[in-house]
Amino acid sequence: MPDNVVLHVSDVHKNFAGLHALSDIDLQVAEGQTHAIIGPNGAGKSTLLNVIVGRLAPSRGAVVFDGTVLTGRKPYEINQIGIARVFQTPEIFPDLTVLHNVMIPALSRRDGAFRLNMMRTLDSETAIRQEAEDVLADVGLYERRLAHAGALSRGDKRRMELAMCLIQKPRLLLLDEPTAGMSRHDTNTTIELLKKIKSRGMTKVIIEHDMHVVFSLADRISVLAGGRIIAEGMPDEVRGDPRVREAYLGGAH
Ligand SMILES: Nc1ncnc2c1ncn2[C@@H]1O[C@H](COP(=O)(O)OP(=O)(O)OP(=O)(O)O)[C@@H](O)[C@H]1O
Repeated sequence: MPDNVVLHVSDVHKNFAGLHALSDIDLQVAEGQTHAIIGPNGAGKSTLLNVIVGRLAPSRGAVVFDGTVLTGRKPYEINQIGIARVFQTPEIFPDLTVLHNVMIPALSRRDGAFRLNMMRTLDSETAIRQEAEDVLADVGLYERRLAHAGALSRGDKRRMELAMCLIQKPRLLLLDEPTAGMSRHDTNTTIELLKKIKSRGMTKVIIEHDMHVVFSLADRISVLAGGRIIAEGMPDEVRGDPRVREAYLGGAH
């Protein structure tokens, strides 16, 4: 095990009414690394991410982040610890501007929770507005900052949601198929952006079906199939593993 492990998933199991969605999951993610979780549909990838962020309680096992046990904590508490997640389907306020959407998570983090009256004071929060503008410039959305979020293209919405995570300055960023539905051009822009974040030392766990994205970004890869980790290693090791080809790379994908 590397000595700078920051996320430790230990002996995690998750059953849904008799279905073993996750069994015997052990996963260590080193600080600053990008760890990809790949596997065929139904392998348990989203379930694992949901266990890490506290949306699902494991049937057995524990998740520890930098010495703090996450298991049993509420999603907002886990978020306060410094873990942010980019969802497969962005959760946004469509009637607010892009800028305001990005300011809200920063205010929620500062104040400890989301409050409706934040909406009234958004325009007086000049420091957070500046931070939001900087993050929007980072993700390439500065020019669109005053557009309504609901009017953005799918790819831009995903970029905005990434900005909503980055403004929280998380120590661990979890990405659930960050390039799903994007054109090849937008996918490549997102890869470059995620590389830039990596250079700032942020740890990332990424679920992704697009092998171009996985092999462009991952330092390590865990392969899930049937709720179990069937292989783990550096990208080249995983690429050459016959079990992986059989379970995944040579299959439907
Ligand atoms: N809330 C739930 N209740 C019952 N079964 C569930 C629930 N969530 C997931 N499952 C089942 O658990 C298994 C793993 O699902 P999961 O969504 O984690 O897979 P995945 O690897 O993320 O798949 P995909 O790539 O299609 O998103 C599947 O058989 C799924 O049907």
